[in-house]
Order: sequence, then structure tokens, then C-alpha cells
Amino acid sequence: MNIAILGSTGSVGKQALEVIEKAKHLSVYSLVANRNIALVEEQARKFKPKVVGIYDEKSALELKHRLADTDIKVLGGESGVVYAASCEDVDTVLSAIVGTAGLIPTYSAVKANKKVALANKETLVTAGHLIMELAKQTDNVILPVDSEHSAIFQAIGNNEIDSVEKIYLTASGGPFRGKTKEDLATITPKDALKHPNWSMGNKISIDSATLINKGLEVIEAKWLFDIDLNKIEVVVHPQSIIHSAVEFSDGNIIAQMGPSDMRMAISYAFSYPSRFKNNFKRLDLFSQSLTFERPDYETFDGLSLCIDAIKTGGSNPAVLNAANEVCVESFLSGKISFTDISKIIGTVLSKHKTIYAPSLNEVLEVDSWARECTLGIIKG
Ligand SMILES: NC(=O)C1=CN([C@@H]2O[C@H](COP(=O)(O)OP(=O)(O)OC[C@H]3O[C@@H](n4cnc5c(N)ncnc54)[C@H](OP(=O)(O)O)[C@@H]3O)[C@@H](O)[C@H]2O)C=CC1
Ligand SMILES: CC(=O)[C@@H](O)[C@H](O)COP(=O)(O)O
Ligand SMILES: [Mn+2]
Repeated sequence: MNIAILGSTGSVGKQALEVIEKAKHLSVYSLVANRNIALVEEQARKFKPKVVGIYDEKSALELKHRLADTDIKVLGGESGVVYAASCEDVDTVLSAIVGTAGLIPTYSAVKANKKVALANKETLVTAGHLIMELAKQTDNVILPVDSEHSAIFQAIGNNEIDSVEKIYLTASGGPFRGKTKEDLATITPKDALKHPNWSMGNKISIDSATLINKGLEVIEAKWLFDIDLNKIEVVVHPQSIIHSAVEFSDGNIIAQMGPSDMRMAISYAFSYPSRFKNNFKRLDLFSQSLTFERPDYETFDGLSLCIDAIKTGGSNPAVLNAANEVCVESFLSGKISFTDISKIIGTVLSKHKTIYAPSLNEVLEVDSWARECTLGIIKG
């Protein structure tokens, strides 16, 4: 199976390469990244892809020089990335670019009828209605990689979606579980990046700390499983052992458990409908206890904003997502405080006039507008 790894230098991308290295019959056809060409060069020499797509044109040129002694095709810009994601010989695309930057390449992969293993939740948050419709038209399955959605997918198995009464979407609660709004006002990026259970990229780590990650995941679940919002319940489970659970119409609940290791969800997306064997560290059930709590929607009001945005629907989740991306960067670079993140997103949403059933172009326009609006608020 020929795989395209979009976001190969990131946390998910690197773990996907570990899975591929250990599995038989998998080969890397293409790699995609933005600027980290030192790591892409290393990956390219090791995995020998046919194509590398580098979004940043200048970095693409430099990588082309560095790989001049090989026959690897290096392509730059959005067109290079899209080619790497959708060219003929690719069978499966791992969508693991961070943020809205993943939307167009993922859309192109679905359109080209590739099997898509989806980590990039922002694609469904911003354009879930378009992606899922396109997948239906091309008779394509989107295989979830996000740990909760992989868990739900595994728990649903062959059951009819109509028999699902409730989805328990688990949340760790992030590094600030139990804190008050006042406590949150003074926390630093270094504190916020310390996730209690998972080692992940910066953006998703901050999203986990605000609980906006869980809000984005509610939206992702709604689209992936075509399920009513009122059937999705967020439950804080600080141990991150149960990755999510599904309650069926007869009261039976099926939960998926495992260590906090993304390689397992990635592996399942690649091997579906069968399973690969691996020797990744197993969960020791004897040293675990499992607890559950309700989320604090008032302190972590970013989660409430996400749920309101998808309740309204249309372009609102895309606005929220873009404002969040800008706010996360601004928080990490010290321009705004942690509690400013949800405040600013709320202000941007209040200035937006919802577009219902937006086209792809409208989603992209709304995304640009929301970014400018957010930057304007931050600059004062
Ligand atoms: N990390 C995790 O455990 C999990 C992540 N996810 C989701 O997976 C996605 C990736 O997360 P994560 O791996 O943590 O992110 P990282 O920040 O670790 O990696 C991001 C990757 O995206 C690449 N990238 C960024 N912008 C562009 C662009 N414009 N064009 C092409 N490539 C680009 C980066 O390249 P470069 O290095 O060159 O900048 C890098 O390879 C996110 O949507 C996240 O929500 C979901 C569940 C778990
Ligand atoms: C690994 C993964 O899927 C992340 O989305 C993780 O779930 C984040 O943890 P939180 O539950 O803290 O958002
Ligand atoms: Mn997740």
C-alpha cells in the first residue's frame, strides 16, 4: 500500500512513519511538510518516497538542492502539496497537517478517491458538510485517526448508526483541570504545553488546555458519524485510558481502551478492516483506576463556544477555528493571555454573519476574514 504522509515532520506524522517502518506491505509514496526540511531530508533518505511536497516555496527549492543526488521529485507550494496528496499511485493519505492548512490537501485527496486516514480535525470543523458529502459521492471511507474518533469507530463496528443512543467523548481535562478562571489568568505557555498524558504538537496541546480541542472533537464526531449533537456527551476522564465509548439503544456500552499512544490509532486506520501486529507497549490494567467527571463549561468556556458554533452551524465553526488558530499562536508568542483566547474568539464570532451551507471558497474566505478580524482585535 502506497501512503502519503501529510505533515510528516509533526507529532502524528513521525509516529505514522514508525508504524510504517514496522509494518509489512506499507511504503511511503509521498511526504509533505512546510519548512522543516532538515527532518524531511532525513525522512526522504530513509523512506525513499517518490514525491515530496513542501508548502513553503523557498524551503522547497533548498530541499530540491539537498536531494539533487536522488530521483525524488520535490514540489513546492500548495500545488506541490496537493499533488503529493492526490497523485495516481497513492492509495492512502494520512492527513496530519496542523490547522486549516490541511483542508485543501485533504479535500483533494478525498476528491481523488484516496482512502483518507484523518488526524487533521480542522478539516471537518471547517468543512465537514463538504468533505462528508464528497466522501459519500466517491464511496470513500474517512478513517479516523484522532484517538477518540478511532475509539468510537471501533466501538460502533458493524452496528447500525441508528442504534447509537449516546457517544461518550472522553477528555483528559488538560493540565488545568479543577482550576478556576482566576487561576487561569496567569498561566504561561510553558504550563499550558504540559499535557498530563499525551505528547503532541503545540497547537493541539494548547487546545487541550483550553478544552477547545474537545469542542473541535464534538464537531468532528458530529460529521464523521453523522450523529445528532445532543447524542454526544463530553466526559472528563483524567487517565485517558478509555479513549471514548458508545452507548447503544439496548443500554450496552462499548468502550475502547489503550495506552496514550497515537501509533495504535494510526495503525488501525492503515490496517482497517484488519489489524497489524506490533510490539508497542501494552496497557497494564492492574496499575490503572478509571474516574469520570462532568466538564466545567463555565471555566473552560471555549468548549461551550465550540458547541454553540456547531449548533448554529454554517460558517460559524470555520470562524471559531480560524480565530482559535490565531489566538493560540498569539498566546504562545506572549501577545495575549490564556483567558484571552476564548474571550477573543467570542468577540470574533459576534461580529460574523453566518453563511449557511458555505461552499469551499466561502469557507476559505470566512477563514481569512476571521484571521484578520482576530489579528485586528489583538493589535487593538
Ligand atoms: N499530536 C497528536 O497526538 C494528535 C494530533 N491530532 C491532529 O493532527 C494534526 C497534526 O497535529 P500534530 O502532529 O500534533 O501537529 P505538529 O505541529 O506536531 O505538526 C504539524 C505538521 O504540519 C506541517 N504543516 C504545517 N503547516 C503546513 C502547510 N501549510 N503545508 C504543509 N504542511 C504543513 C508541519 O510541517 P513543518 O514541521 O515543516 O512546519 C508538521 O509536519 C492536527 O490537526 C491535530 O489536531 C489529532 C489527534 C492527536
Ligand atoms: C491524542 C488525541 O487524540 C488528543 O486529541 C487528545 O485526546 C488530547 O487530549 P484532551 O482530551 O486533553 O483534549
Ligand atoms: Mn483527540
